Amino acid sequence: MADKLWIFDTTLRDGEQVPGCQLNTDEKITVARALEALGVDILEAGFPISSPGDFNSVMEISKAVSNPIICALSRAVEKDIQVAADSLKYAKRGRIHTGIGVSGYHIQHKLRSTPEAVMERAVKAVKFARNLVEEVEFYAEDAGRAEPGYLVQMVEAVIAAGARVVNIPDTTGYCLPEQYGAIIRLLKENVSNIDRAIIATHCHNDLGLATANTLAGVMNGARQVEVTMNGIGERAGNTSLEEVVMAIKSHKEIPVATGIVTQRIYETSRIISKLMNMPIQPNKAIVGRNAFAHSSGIHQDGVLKNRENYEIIDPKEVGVEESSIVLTARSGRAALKHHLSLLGFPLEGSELDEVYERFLVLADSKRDIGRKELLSLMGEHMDHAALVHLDDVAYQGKQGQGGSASVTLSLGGEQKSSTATGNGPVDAVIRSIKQLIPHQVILDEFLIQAMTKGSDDTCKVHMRLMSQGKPYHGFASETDIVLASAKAFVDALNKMPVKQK
Ligand SMILES: CC(=O)SCCNC(=O)CCNC(=O)[C@H](O)C(C)(C)COP(=O)(O)OP(=O)(O)OC[C@H]1O[C@@H](n2cnc3c(N)ncnc32)[C@H](O)[C@@H]1OP(=O)(O)O
Ligand SMILES: CC(C)C(=O)C(=O)O
Repeated sequence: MADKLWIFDTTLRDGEQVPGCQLNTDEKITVARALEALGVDILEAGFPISSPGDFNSVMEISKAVSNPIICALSRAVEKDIQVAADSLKYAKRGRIHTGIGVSGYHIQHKLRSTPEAVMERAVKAVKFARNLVEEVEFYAEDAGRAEPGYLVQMVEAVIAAGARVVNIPDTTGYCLPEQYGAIIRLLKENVSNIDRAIIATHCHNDLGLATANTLAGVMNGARQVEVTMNGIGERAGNTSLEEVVMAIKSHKEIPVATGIVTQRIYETSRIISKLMNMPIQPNKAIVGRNAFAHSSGIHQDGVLKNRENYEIIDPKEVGVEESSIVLTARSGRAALKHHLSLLGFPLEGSELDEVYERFLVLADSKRDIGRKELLSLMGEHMDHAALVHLDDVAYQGKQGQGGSASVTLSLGGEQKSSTATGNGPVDAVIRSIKQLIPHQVILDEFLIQAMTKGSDDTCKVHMRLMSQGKPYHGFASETDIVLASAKAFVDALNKMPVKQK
């Protein structure tokens, strides 16, 4: 039977260290509840000594969630450890995570100490923590660059002092997978009391190797992995939860199993991205917008014949409704035929060839081909009346007073106008458009990116609208953010079947 792999989530601690990602207590509770529903085993809720707000968050999270172990971080400093213990007083099961730097760099240049004195501090800290809580985890900071013999002695000493989990961080993201795996193997083979503790991985992504290193650690005997949702964390980030969990699920030869409810991955990822104002790169493994999108002809043909030709994960397993076939100038007949048949045009043979030729000319001049473009390609079958056309947009906003907007759309062959107010001009424009649409659509994801850095820059807007449980993506680029937002919304509407608009 597979061993249990303990999933230690540090989104609310290491993840929250990212500039701009700081959350208030209510937001942290929302994230903690989402992580509990996802099935994480240990939830690192914060670093309580760092501020009164963080102390309060750890305490409130301890009250709000009951399934995961709640963990509080501290330095190897008695005051930190005492405050961490105090913050955990409402936790059903609390854990103190204390530790100290163990590499030559940290001992000499950060702590300005000696290996012997650092070992003494580590042991003292673990003993102090064990007097306050049952469960103590020790982190050997910068273990990835530590002298191996010293690391073995340190791990043995902290286990003897009462640590039940020993975390071996590659704090600087320096190790190669073979090197990190060898460190874990070294500890498993040389620490005399290792059976009394669980070894944990905590890898950073400075060389893009965090997931590979974590898996190497697991293959060599680690049974707890420290991860964050979407891989967020200090500098280049931490190991991403979704990558490790899905790698383990996809590779039965890794002899461990997790308790993660993988179907909740996508939703949890979105909740965290939204609350932390941290966009997910489109090509991010598992949770990126393009993780299940196929845009080139050979791949599209393969996926349409059998999804598994180009997908190793069923998108439903991570909570994504279905893969998407995106029409571009690199698409072939199979993808075009698929989209046309969804629109009610079952073309074959020379008829399909003829439309495909015209499609390629259009696709060379346009990055993304949607329903509107396909209908216009179909010429006499064109259903102009079914399309939404943005005829006019006017808006204004004043600091502290939100915004107002008027929008005129042509919809079903008829021109309609609407005005609305919102918390800013973009919100007001979207509200105006929604008032003109007979069916309910939910704006589920909204990303604005500037291409370079100037105030005269073109911005690119991506929106994901949900209608009857299905996602529709809209894109637009403009120098005017409000106009780009309106156009992206309309672009997504035009990708929906007629009855849903
Ligand atoms: C690898 C990680 O630790 S990841 C966690 C990183 N997260 C954070 O740092 C966020 C929370 N941190 C904080 O709020 C503050 O840094 C505090 C409250 C911990 C300390 O604040 P200050 O007392 O002002 O110290 P400051 O941050 O300037 O410097 C850190 C001090 O801790 C020491 N230190 C660093 N790590 C450890 C450790 N694990 N154990 C003991 N001492 C440590 C440093 O050597 C330095 O000591 P010095 O002032 O004697 O040189
Ligand atoms: C506190 C420890 C676990 C850490 O974040 C690191 O070493 O990167």
